[in-house]
Amino acid sequence: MPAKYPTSTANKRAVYTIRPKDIVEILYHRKCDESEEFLVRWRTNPIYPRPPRAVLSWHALSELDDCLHLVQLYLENINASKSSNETTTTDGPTETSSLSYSRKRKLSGDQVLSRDTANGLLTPANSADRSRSPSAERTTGGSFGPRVYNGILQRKEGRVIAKSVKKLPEAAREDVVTINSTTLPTPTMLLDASKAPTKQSELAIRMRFLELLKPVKGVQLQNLVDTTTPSLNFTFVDDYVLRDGVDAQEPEAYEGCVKKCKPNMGQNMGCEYTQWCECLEYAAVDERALERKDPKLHATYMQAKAAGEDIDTMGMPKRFPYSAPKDNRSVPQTLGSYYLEKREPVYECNHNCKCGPRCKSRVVQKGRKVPLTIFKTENRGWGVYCNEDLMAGEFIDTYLGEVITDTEADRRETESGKMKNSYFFSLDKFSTEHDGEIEPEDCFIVDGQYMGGPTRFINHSCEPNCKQYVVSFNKNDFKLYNLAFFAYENIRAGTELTFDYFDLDEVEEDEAIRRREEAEKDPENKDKVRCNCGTVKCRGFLW
Ligand SMILES: C[S@@+](CC[C@H](N)C(=O)[O-])C[C@H]1O[C@@H](n2cnc3c(N)ncnc32)[C@H](O)[C@@H]1O
Repeated sequence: MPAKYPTSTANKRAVYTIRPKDIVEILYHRKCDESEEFLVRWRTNPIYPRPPRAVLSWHALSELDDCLHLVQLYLENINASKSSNETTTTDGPTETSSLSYSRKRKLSGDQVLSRDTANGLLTPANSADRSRSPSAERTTGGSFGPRVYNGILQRKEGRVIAKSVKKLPEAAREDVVTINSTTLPTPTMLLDASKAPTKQSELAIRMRFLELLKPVKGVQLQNLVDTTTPSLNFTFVDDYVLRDGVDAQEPEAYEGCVKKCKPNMGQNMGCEYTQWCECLEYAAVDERALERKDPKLHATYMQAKAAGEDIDTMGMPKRFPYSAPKDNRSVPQTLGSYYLEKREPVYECNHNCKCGPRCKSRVVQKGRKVPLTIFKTENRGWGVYCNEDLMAGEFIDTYLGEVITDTEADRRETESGKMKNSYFFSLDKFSTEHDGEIEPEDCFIVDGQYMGGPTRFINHSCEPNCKQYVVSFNKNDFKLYNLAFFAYENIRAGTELTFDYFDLDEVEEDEAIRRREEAEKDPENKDKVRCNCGTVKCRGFLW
C-alpha cells in the first residue's frame, strides 16, 4: 500500500467535508486503521497544477460525506473490473432505458470510467521501493504527474487542500509514495482495490439511499443478491419537474365539468351521465349506447370514424374510464377493459369540476395506493414488485421526472454518448405521428434518469404484466399529461412488474423467436443490450 504517513492526522481531517465539485474522481481505496479511505483526484487550478493544491490525496469516508455518490461510482467501477470476465448486466443509475411511444430508447452503457490500462505504469504493490527514488519514476517513461502523498489537509479559500509533500518532515517524506498520477489507477491498483474491504462505504451508501427514499411513503428497498444500492445521484419527486421551455397551465385554468355534473348525482359518485360531462368530451364514445339512443347519429358517427374524419362527440354517450368505487374500499377501482385494451387516453375530472372529490373519474390524481418494493434482480439491475396482489386494471403509479423540450432531449442524448440509455418517455400521444395536432418537435419528454419515482426502476419485458396509459386531468392540454402504469393482468404479490419499453403490439411467439434469432446472428448487434426478460416472446435485445 502507499505511504504510511500520516494516518495520525485522520481525526484532524475528519472535521472537513469535501465538496463534490472539487473532485474529479475517486481513484482507489484501502483500509487504514480499521477505516476505509479513498484516494481522491482533485480538480486542480490550471494555473497552479501542482501542490500545494493537491492533485491526489487520501480521505476517510467521513470526509466524503457529501461525495458518497462519487464513492458509489468508484465502487461500481471496481465491481465492473472484478467481473469484467463475467457476463455483466447494465444496471442501476448508470444505465438507461427509454419508454413509450415514438422516441426510441437510446442507451448505453454506464458511467464507469474507462481507462487506458495499457498505460498503467506503476503499481502500489511495488511502488514502495520506487517511491523513494525519483529515478525509479523516470524509468517508467512518459511525462510525470505530481506526486501522490498523504497530504495534511488545511482549509484555504473555502476549499480543502493539502500541504506539499515538501512540507512534511524529511523522515516522513521518505515514506511518501511517488507515482505518476496521470496514469492512475493502474490495473494492478484496481485489482488490489477489488480485494480491499468496502463494507463501511457500502453501508454508508445504503443508509444515504434510504434517507432519499424515506419521504416516498410505501416504498421499500430490498437486495438479496449483492451489496449494491441504487444510485445516489437520484432525487425522488412526487410531481413533474418542469425545465426551461416547458410551461404548464395553472390548475385554476383547467376546464372542468360545471354544467350538469354534481356530487350527489346517481349513486353519489359525481359524474353520472357521460354525455353531459365536459371532462369526457374527448373520451371514447360508447357506440352501443349511442346506437340505442340515437341510431341516426350513430350512423353518422360510424361513417366519420371509418373515414378518419373529426367529429364533435360532445353530447354522445362516452365510456367511463374506471369501474365505480365500492363501499368496500378494499376493492380498488380498475381501468375498464375497453381502455385497458385500446389504450385510449383517459380524462379524469379536476378540482374545477362540480362533481366533487368522490367522483369515480378520479383515480390517478389520488396517487399511488399500492406498496412497492425496489429490489435487486439477478440480471436486470433493480426492478420493482408490488407487496400486494394487483387486479387487472389496477392503478400502480405514474412515471415522473424532469419534463424537457425536444431540443433539450437531443442535447442530453448527445451529451450522454452513443451507448447511454436515456430514461426518456415522450409525451407524444397527441403528436401528428399519432393522428394528433402537435408537431413531434413540439412534444415534451420526461427524463426520469436523475429525478423520478419508483416506477423509474420498472424493467422491460417483451411479455409485460403492466402497461402505460395516457391520463389527463386537463382535457385541453395535449402537451402535458400523466403517464400512468396499470396492471394489465392479475398480478400476485411479489411478482416483478414489467412493461414493454417499446410499446409494441403483441408479437406472436414464432415471430418473436424469428426476430431474436435474426438479431443474435447479426454481427451489428454485438454492442446491443441483450434483453433478459426471459419470456417465450422475448425479442432478444433492448436496443
Ligand atoms: C428504466 S431502467 C430500469 C431500472 C434498472 N434496472 C435499474 O437498475 O436502474 C432501464 C434499464 O434497466 C435494464 N433493463 C431493463 N429491462 C431489462 C431487460 N429486460 N433485460 C436486461 N436489462 C434490462 C437496462 O439496463 C435498462 O437500461
